Amino acid sequence: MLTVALAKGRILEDTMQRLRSAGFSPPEELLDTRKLVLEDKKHPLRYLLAKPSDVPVYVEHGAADLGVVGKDVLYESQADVHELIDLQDGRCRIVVAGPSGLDVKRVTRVATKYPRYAQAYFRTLGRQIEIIPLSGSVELAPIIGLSDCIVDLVETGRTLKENGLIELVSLSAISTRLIANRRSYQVRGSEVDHVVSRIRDSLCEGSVAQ
Ligand SMILES: Nc1ncnc2c1ncn2[C@@H]1O[C@H](COP(=O)(O)OP(=O)(O)OP(=O)(O)O)[C@@H](O)[C@H]1O
Ligand SMILES: O=P(O)(O)OC[C@H]1O[C@H](OP(=O)(O)OP(=O)(O)O)[C@H](O)[C@@H]1O
Repeated sequence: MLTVALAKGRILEDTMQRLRSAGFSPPEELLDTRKLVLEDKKHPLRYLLAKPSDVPVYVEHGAADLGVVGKDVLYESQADVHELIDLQDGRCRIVVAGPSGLDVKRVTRVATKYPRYAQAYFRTLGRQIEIIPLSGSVELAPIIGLSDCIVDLVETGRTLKENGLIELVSLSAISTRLIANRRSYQVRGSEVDHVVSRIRDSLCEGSVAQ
């Protein structure tokens, strides 16, 4: 049996739909349960329900063979795992945002839960920045003067708009990824390939149908 770590929260429903389209049968219960380990109804798969930021940890350490998580979380984690497929769900983008008219070349303090993305971008400008680490409601920081700007996810743009901020630079497109433990990928290659090829096929069928 393969173990798959799924990220609880916002992307879980799309992930379940993706698994169903690929022919797997994750229990409906996943969306509304306090259980953390559930079995697929028809296939030799076991699902772990983890916090998004913990999914790469479970997979890197081999507690899960596979995982589904946003590219944002994966990049920040720097986990040593195989990134296998872009599942194309949970689409949004990571941006630098701040008050209109802010010159990003003069920024010194950046509030974010994405320090790695932030440092990488400001390094390209040759700027050394101070990261103000926050874990949510990041838009608050520039409004109250805690930071000059933020690096955060934007989907509809509503949160920025309602807080009087604008997108200044788009850094990267974000979507969910299927990842694999490096050892499982080698030792349990045929089981992993079976899951991967079913998902790949369903993604191709989906794009043909569109
Ligand atoms: N508009 C969005 N805002 C935030 N995340 C989004 C958005 N659209 C898609 N995502 C994806 O959903 C993931 C976040 O899910 P969710 O909001 O449930 O977790 P979280 O609140 O960041 O984590 P935790 O529950 O551990 O605090 C992101 O990692 C990203 O890949
Ligand atoms: O462009 P939008 O559609 O408005 O979405 C973007 C917002 O959604 C996320 O926050 P979330 O709802 O996860 O809450 P959080 O601030 O507590 O992380 C993200 O951090 C932005 O604040």
